[in-house]
Amino acid sequence: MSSADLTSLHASDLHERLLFAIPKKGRLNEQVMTLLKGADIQFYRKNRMDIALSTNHPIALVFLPAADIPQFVADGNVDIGVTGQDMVAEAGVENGVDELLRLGFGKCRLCVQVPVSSSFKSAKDLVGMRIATSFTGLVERHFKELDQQVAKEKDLKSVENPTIVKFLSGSVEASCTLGLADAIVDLVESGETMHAAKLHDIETLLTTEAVLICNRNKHIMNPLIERVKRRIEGVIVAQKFVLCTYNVSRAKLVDAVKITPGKKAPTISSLETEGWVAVSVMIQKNQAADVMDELEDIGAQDILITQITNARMN
Ligand SMILES: Nc1ncnc2c1ncn2[C@@H]1O[C@H](COP(=O)(O)OP(=O)(O)OP(=O)(O)O)[C@@H](O)[C@H]1O
Ligand SMILES: O=P(O)(O)OC[C@H]1O[C@H](OP(=O)(O)OP(=O)(O)O)[C@H](O)[C@@H]1O
Ligand SMILES: [Mg+2]
Repeated sequence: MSSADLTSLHASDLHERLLFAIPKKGRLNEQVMTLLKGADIQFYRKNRMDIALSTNHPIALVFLPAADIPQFVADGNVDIGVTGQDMVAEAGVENGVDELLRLGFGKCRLCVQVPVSSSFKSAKDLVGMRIATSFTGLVERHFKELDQQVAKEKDLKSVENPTIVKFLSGSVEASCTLGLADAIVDLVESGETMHAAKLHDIETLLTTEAVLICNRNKHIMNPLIERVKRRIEGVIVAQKFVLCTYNVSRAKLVDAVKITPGKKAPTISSLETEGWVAVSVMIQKNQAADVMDELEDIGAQDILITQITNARMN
């Protein structure tokens, strides 16, 4: 199909294609675009179109809000997708989807936050209060339990004032200052937004990162899902690791292997120079400088670090 044909799409164009949901904007979108590029999943997306056909695989990319992706995948309207673990939990569809791969970005915590000036010490102290959040599903479930706990402790059937959960779609941190809520439940990464709003976290409801998810019934039936997963996995490994090669005397090889044990084991080959070997091994990118220092300290020579552009590991 030429790119000109792709400007108008019909339902029949999606037949036989794997439907892959991608967050349509924000931080997850940017990172997923990098993954798709690295995995060589090419596509043509017409301006404002939320469905784009891949030009080199039987895949259609469907651009959706990250919050809606778990439901689409669980219901089988799309086959696979990328979203946050928090979104899967919020949608309450853990039983309808399989987590195929953790993607290593979009890492943060969903926290109960209260004004620094307040006396609230735990989520339980907030029973009966007003809580603003974008995660009403999770928060209502959590506080329903706490309401019941408190009622039980007071020997009551239910608490007099149940906790009130209010939905906000964004900028949740502003709601305490503005008098809309007594506490919030929102995501914390660096803590900058929380501190700027003079809040602090008193409880973590969950930790989350971006994940590749799949409809529970579709995985085994579709070998293309496994191929997409392995390609993306390869890109992630390549982003995290570098290849370290060096020469070292046989006498120091045991020490060298301790410094660079590799994912499985280092590749060791003999050198023409008597008593010396060449070692080739993957190491974590963020540890490369320390590893080079340590190798140099034990007498390793010609230490080289090479970027990996793609990888397949078992
Ligand atoms: N500050 C953050 N740090 C890391 N991951 C985050 C952060 N905020 C959100 N996420 C992750 O990204 C997912 C999508 O968040 P959201 O829908 O708010 O989009 P966004 O990337 O924050 O864009 P925007 O808020 O501008 O619309 C969240 O469910 C969460 O998994
Ligand atoms: O701990 P930090 O590093 O400050 O990150 C946390 C903030 O990031 C997200 O907001 P975002 O920027 O997506 O804006 P939003 O509230 O409009 O979604 C999240 O909702 C927090 O407000
Ligand atoms: Mg956001």
